[in-house]
Amino acid sequence: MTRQARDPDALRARAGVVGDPGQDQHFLVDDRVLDRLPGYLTEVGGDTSHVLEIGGGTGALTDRLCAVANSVTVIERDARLASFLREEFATECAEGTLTVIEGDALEAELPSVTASVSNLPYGASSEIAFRLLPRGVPLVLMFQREFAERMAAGPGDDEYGRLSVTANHYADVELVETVPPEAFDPQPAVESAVLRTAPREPSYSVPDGEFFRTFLKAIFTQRRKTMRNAVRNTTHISGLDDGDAVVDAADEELMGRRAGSVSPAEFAQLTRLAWEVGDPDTQ
Ligand SMILES: C[S@@+](CC[C@H](N)C(=O)[O-])C[C@H]1O[C@@H](n2cnc3c(N)ncnc32)[C@H](O)[C@@H]1O
Repeated sequence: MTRQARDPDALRARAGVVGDPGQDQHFLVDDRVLDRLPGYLTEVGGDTSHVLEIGGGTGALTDRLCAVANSVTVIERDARLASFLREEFATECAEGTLTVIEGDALEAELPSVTASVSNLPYGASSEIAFRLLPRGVPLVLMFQREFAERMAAGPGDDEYGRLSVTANHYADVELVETVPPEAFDPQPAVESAVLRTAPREPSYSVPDGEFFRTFLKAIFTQRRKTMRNAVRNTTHISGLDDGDAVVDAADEELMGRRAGSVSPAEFAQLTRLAWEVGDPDTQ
């Protein structure tokens, strides 16, 4: 017998809640989008042994995940929603195929999972994404569209920046679908988009992860300047004691370009050089 998916409107009615945008509560109500989300994981052979959902809401996505995964863990901050999920999915909870954790995904200890599929709370999406990315599992995550485009951008794209380089450090990132506000209730003010990430080791190494991130942040504050000027003008941010030494030692062609065309591997190489000759504060 084919399993009937729970209706998102009926779920919200049973939960008796109206989403509060102030709490990042925009519930997915479009069945077609809900049905596609787990598919973005399974169509590439993603491991569904244990799937994490951040922000279960009234359970419309939880329901679809339970249909494809051996087990699901949901972290939901709102106590009313966490308790509704336990009631609504009492059978799955009793069988041990669903665990509902009431807590803040920024602070809660994350279980060891094989993947995450989540419609993220947008107010914390960046922090949550960068908690999940280092775990090295495939992710299917809904973000605000503009943020998703920045994460998925490559060198030469208008949206390419610090976020793209940092995300690319952990995974190949692909934008698989844009989603209009009408797919949610209440509707968010902006469009959304779904990203799929495929984890992999970076093709380069950096001497110090924190310095790499600080250096990127510094350089991209001057993205319209040449790399030469960006390195020199941002030592107060990067903490480099000797920006000139970095510029002198670096490849001249690279120094004449702008940050938006510099690949993650080139940034990593320059970071190594800056670490060696620029005398950063952190060393
Ligand atoms: C965009 S809604 C998604 C709800 C549901 N998954 C859906 O697709 O309809 C985000 C959910 O995350 C919850 N939430 C907000 N901030 C959170 C946080 N820091 N940690 C865990 N859950 C959070 C909200 O209460 C809300 O239920």
